[in-house]
Amino acid sequence: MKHFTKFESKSIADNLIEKALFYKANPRVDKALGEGKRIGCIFLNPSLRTRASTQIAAINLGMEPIVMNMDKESWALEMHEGAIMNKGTVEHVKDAAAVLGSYFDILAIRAFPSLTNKNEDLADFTFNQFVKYSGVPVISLESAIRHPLQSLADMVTIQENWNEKRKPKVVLTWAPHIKAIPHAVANSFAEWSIGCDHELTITHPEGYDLDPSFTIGAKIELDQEKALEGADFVYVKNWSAFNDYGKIVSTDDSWMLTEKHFEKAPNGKVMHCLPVRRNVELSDEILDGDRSLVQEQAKNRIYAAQAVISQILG
Ligand SMILES: NCCC[C@H](NC(=O)CCC(=O)O)C(=O)O
Ligand SMILES: NC(=O)OP(=O)(O)O
Repeated sequence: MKHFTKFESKSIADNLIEKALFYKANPRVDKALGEGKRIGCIFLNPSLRTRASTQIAAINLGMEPIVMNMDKESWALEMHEGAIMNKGTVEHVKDAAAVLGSYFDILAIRAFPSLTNKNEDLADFTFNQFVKYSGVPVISLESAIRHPLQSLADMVTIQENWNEKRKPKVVLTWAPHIKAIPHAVANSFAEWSIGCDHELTITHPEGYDLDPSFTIGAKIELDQEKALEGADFVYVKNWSAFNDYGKIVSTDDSWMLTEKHFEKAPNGKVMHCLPVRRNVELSDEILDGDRSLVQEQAKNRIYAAQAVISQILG
């Protein structure tokens, strides 16, 4: 594996899930693997979990992580080819990424979408500038359109909480929010859940269809109550509109998941990548109750990152 940016195949995913579970049981077993190697974690946007878990994963493998918050602590980067840099940007990504590539054995990048330039976001423009110019393996810490480390941790969490022979019934449900939010977590979750052969249903209000290239193989059900019937896992996430790109096209508070949504899914577990807006996306009773897997998901972020870094180190 050179870069880690998306779901590649079921066999690669199964192997990474197995590896993550192995590291969860034996976190320091490969502490010599990364000796003398450095990973640079570059954040163009805020983070709590990804920032901490990726560093812990690297340290567990004997690597030295260095974190840079490019949005605040570094020079403002120019992303566009041929730009005349006489305004706010100070350094071109082709220069900065090449320097970082010479400092680090692996780069890990967080680059959210603009939600205003659909074509650039769909091409994962900013993230791919680092891939193009750094010349080293790059791990996505959440790009404009995907969050694969989150999805890998989510697949690990589902596997740990599922011991029946049949496929789990997984529901990805839209939830209300106060801001326009990226599609990355929802896209990636759909991509990995379908790829890992779950029975996936996606439910959202009209106008919130995801990019269809991520949802082939999922059932789309606009009636949330119907979608939730018999759910084993309910993944809660807000996203902004994809067609009316980056817009909030409706806010229906009844989509906030509460205990009453589980009348026809008594054993349903609830997942969310965090950070979560309590009592907007999900009620306190759910987050603080027995259905919630959110802390397990967050914990598994360490071992997902460790599996990926280990795989890249070889
Ligand atoms: N990395 C996990 C989620 C990051 C981002 N959430 C946010 O921006 C939340 C912001 C807020 O609640 O104000 C998202 O959904 O893609
Ligand atoms: N789930 C997740 O990626 O969290 P952070 O944005 O805090 O890293």
